[in-house]
Formats: sequence, structure tokens, C-alpha cells
Amino acid sequence: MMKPLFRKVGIFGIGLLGGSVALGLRERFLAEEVHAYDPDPRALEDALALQVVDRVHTAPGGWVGELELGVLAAPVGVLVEEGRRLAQYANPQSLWMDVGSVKGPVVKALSGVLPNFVGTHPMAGSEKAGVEAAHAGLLQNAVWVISPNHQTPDEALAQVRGLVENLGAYPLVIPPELHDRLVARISHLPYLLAIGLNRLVAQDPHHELLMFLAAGGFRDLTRVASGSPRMSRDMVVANKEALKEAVEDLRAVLLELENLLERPEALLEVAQEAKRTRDALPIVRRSLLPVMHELVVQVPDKPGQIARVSTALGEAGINIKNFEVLAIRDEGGAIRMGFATLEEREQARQILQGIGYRVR
Ligand SMILES: NC(=O)C1=CN([C@@H]2O[C@H](COP(=O)(O)OP(=O)(O)OC[C@H]3O[C@@H](n4cnc5c(N)ncnc54)[C@H](O)[C@@H]3O)[C@@H](O)[C@H]2O)C=CC1
Ligand SMILES: O=C(O)C(=O)Cc1ccc(O)cc1
Repeated sequence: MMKPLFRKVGIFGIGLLGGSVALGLRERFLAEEVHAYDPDPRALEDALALQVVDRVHTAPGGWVGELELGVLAAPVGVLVEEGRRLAQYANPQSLWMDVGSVKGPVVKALSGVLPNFVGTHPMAGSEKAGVEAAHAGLLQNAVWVISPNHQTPDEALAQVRGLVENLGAYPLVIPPELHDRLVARISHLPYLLAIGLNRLVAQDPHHELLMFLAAGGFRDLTRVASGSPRMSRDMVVANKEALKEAVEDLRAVLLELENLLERPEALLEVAQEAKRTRDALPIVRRSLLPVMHELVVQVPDKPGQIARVSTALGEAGINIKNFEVLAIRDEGGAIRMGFATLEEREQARQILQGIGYRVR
């Protein structure tokens, strides 16, 4: 049998991300023993009950010195103080990493403090919080940023890269400052907007009527506001400099759009450009992953539709690489599927059209 990459691993903060890393390590036999620390006793109870980890601890202590790998997965606001506290127990030979959404301040504070520290950020998650929502699949096929600085040991960087690949994700090395500027726009600004849009609704005198009227658009745009408020608050505050610049740019764009309301032709051009940008978003990142060929199927609102579609394709030996429910309405919904090859997608199209589905 192959030797696991690590003997003992410790996860500090056993929530959505920490739990998903722990499950990935266990399911892929990358660690002999996974330990967890969390200040919330319910998180520890759940982690044990759901068999996410082997052992739990209510405080850091001597056990930390036995770890070969430590993963910090607490909210960004406590990562630095938690890392400094753990440094007094850590074995100098051990490897340490974090999965926080902001890299600049964390990498600066913990490099050279925790032994062999490497800052990372998996670009995957969900609007759920806590260990009960954790699953190994969350990290699979994700782009996982690794943010070294001049103090990061080469050997540690190589080990973390290997771990990310072994967890089924795609490592992408980006320096901390650039990372923070980019995620301010692609992740943190959308979070702030989701909070803002909900606030606008909550403060309206017709709040209840608005809630009743909210259709898919509002839901899609604000989904991330359902995540852990503490996690997202910490994330945006820790990246406030870069985020303020992004807010400033958005303000200018909003002003431009407001003015374009008086110039419908020009607004149409901007809307068309936005559609091109949005439609070019891949299910998976095409530059890093194999191309995925997509198909959208309209399904009526009747029981057994997902089974009918997947069984028809399964019986023809067609593998569905990705499956996403796009919309659910009373009159029916739509499912988007991804296939590895163009041939499989064409075959799938014919089969589904053959049994009466509208496909595009
Ligand atoms: N939620 C997401 O989609 C993503 C989150 N991240 C990052 O992962 C980290 C964890 O976030 P989630 O798992 O989503 O949050 P979560 O709320 O599901 O889990 C965080 C856990 O950390 C624990 N915790 C709080 N203070 C702690 C401390 N001082 N020491 C150790 N544990 C502590 C909490 O009790 C909780 O169990 C954050 O740094 C976040 O920025 C990164 C990528 C995606
Ligand atoms: O659910 C989503 O779409 C997210 O974007 C989740 C997410 C939250 C925080 C991160 O740092 C990265 C990803």
C-alpha cells in the first residue's frame, strides 16, 4: 500500500472549508490521522459524528507539536493571532498553510513565524457554513491559489502544490498583493453587493411585498449572502484597501449606467457586451481544465425528470461530467450538463431530443 503524504494533520477551524479539506485528505488516503481544533464545541461534536476527523481537541497544546501538516481554516479575522499562538507548539519540520480568502496580511504576518508557512486560497465554496455542509467534492477541480512571498521556502511551496493536486484541485501561484486585488473584484465586491441588495430590500417600507415578488434574478445575485456572516465580514474587512478601489470603480460604472438610461441604444451595446462576458464564464475554467462541452435541457415540472435524463444518457454509456440545475419554475426548469467531448455532447443531444426534450 502507498504511504500517505502526511502522518498527522491538524485542522484549525473545522467549518465548511476545514471540513472539506479534512474529508479530501481522508477520502484520498493522504493522511493517516486527521485532528481538529475549534473553539465551538458543537463544531467538534459534529466533526466527530460525521466522521470528518479522527480526533478533536478543545485547545491547542502539546498535540500540535506532533503534526506534520497544520491547516488554518478559521475566519480571516483570527488567522494571524491563531497562527502566532500555534507557532509556540509547532514542530520546526512541520508544514503549515491557511485557506483564508485574503492573502496579503496573513502571508506577511505568518511567514517565518509558523514553520514552512504557505498562504493559499481555494477558489471554491458555497453559501453554506459549518462542517455539516463540508464535502470533499467542494475542492475538486477548483482553482486553488498559492501565494508565496520571498520568505516562503521552495520545498514547502512544492509540498503544498503537491497536496493541492492530490486533493484534485488546480494550483495557481499568484503573489499575495495581486491575489487580493483580483479577488476584491471577482469575489469580495459581489459579496458586498449581495449584502447591499438585501439591505435595500429589508429597509423598504414594502419589504414583505418585495420578498414575495423576488424572482430568480434576485436569488442568483444575492446567493452568497446566505453564507456565514462572520466569514464574509472578516473577508471584506481584511481586504478593505483593494475592495475600496473596486467599490470606487463600481460607483463610476453605476453612474455611467444611470446616465445610459437616457440613451437606450448605447445601453443596449453595454448590455450586449455584458451578456458576452457572462456567457463566456465557463462551468470550469477552460484555461486550466480540459474544455467542457455544454448542453441545456428544458424539463417539465414533473417528478422523475432528472432520473429520466440521466438514465437515458447512462444507458447509452455517456458520462455527464458536470450537472447544474439552472432554474426551477412552476412551468418547468432547465438543466445544464457538461460533457468531455463534442461527440458525447452531440450523442446526448440526439438521445434527449429523441425522447422529447427541448435541447440547446
Ligand atoms: N466559505 C467559503 O466559500 C470559503 C471560505 N474560505 C475561507 O476559509 C476560512 C473558513 O471559512 P468557512 O469554512 O467558510 O467558515 P465556517 O464558518 O464554515 O467555519 C469556520 C470555523 O472556524 C471556527 N473558528 C472561529 N474562530 C476560531 C479560532 N480562533 N480558531 C480556530 N477556529 C475558529 C468556527 O467555530 C467555525 O467552525 C475563512 O478564512 C474563509 O475566508 C475560503 C474559500 C471559500
Ligand atoms: O459560493 C460561491 O460562489 C463563492 O464564491 C464562495 C466563496 C467564498 C469565499 C471565497 O473566498 C471563495 C469562494
